[in-house]
Amino acid sequence: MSEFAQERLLRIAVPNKGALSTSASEMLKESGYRQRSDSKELALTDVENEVEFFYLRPRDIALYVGEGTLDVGITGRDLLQDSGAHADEVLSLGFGRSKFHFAGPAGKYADLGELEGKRIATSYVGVVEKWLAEKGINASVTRLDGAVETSIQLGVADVIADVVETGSTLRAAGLATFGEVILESEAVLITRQGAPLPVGFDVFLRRLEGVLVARSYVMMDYDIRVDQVDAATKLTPGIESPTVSPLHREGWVAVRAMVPRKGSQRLMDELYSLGARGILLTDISACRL
Ligand SMILES: Nc1ncnc2c1ncn2[C@@H]1O[C@H](COP(=O)(O)OP(=O)(O)OP(=O)(O)O)[C@@H](O)[C@H]1O
Ligand SMILES: O=P(O)(O)OC[C@H]1O[C@H](OP(=O)(O)OP(=O)(O)O)[C@H](O)[C@@H]1O
Ligand SMILES: [Mg+2]
Repeated sequence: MSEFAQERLLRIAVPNKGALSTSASEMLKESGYRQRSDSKELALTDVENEVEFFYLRPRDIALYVGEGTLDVGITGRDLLQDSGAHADEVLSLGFGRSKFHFAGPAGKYADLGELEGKRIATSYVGVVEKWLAEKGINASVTRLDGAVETSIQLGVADVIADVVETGSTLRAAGLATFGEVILESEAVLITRQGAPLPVGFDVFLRRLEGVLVARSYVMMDYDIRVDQVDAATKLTPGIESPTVSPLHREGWVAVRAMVPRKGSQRLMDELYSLGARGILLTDISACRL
């Protein structure tokens, strides 16, 4: 590798463990990048694609990117906001979804106004203190590293604030959420605030966007009579415009368009009712729009 090429490697932070790690690596693999085969590897250089991956704690990733040590990172929106790092979200990645809630002993609290004067335990002190300040609520906040649910039982806190996905951890601890959702989170791509986008970032972004499109769209093909083609293509307008090709059979055309995966079965039913036949759905494995 030339010295010039080495300088141009895009440095990307990837969660090394926890709820985001596997999905992040899978998405990068689907985008055509090499990923580590051993979870003990700390970094990996993909020379062919001119990128270098650093496997870091998801909580630390926003700091590295905010400081400019690394160019790009994948982390959770909640972790980014909690860190106070100077990094911006550039793309939502659609995995690692969670909701951030206050919770207490089931049935004890109903309203977030009741937080006044309470002791709150959380791993997300930044998010909680910012929210309390915005609402003008005074409460004491204690930082715990994890297993915050147990802190109430142990008498360290009255209330917790934590990530809830299925809610099973809360239920097992006899706790329940109360009040509105404080923050909806998912994995996000982040870059340094106020800095020019790093060299090579456009290609990286386009690849990830391609995976998101390939995951959420399918390719639909069908044959239909010419007199119904306007009605049918209204149902399948595609991204730019559907491809309509002549068929050997007189009075019929073939139509091809990308359609959202969600609702695609119902769409097939509607097309069938319009007289479409030979309706096919195919997965898209990669895409650049
Ligand atoms: N069920 C879940 N549990 C925890 N975090 C989740 C869950 N689902 C999604 N997430 C997201 O994953 C990120 C937290 O990741 P992770 O679990 O690795 O952090 P952590 O709890 O601080 O680390 P660890 O549990 O390894 O000490 C957050 O963005 C969070 O919203
Ligand atoms: O709603 P659920 O599906 O039960 O998921 C939420 C739980 O998962 C996370 O804990 P994690 O497993 O990361 O352990 P930790 O508390 O030690 O971080 C989070 O802190 C909650 O405790
Ligand atoms: Mg955790």
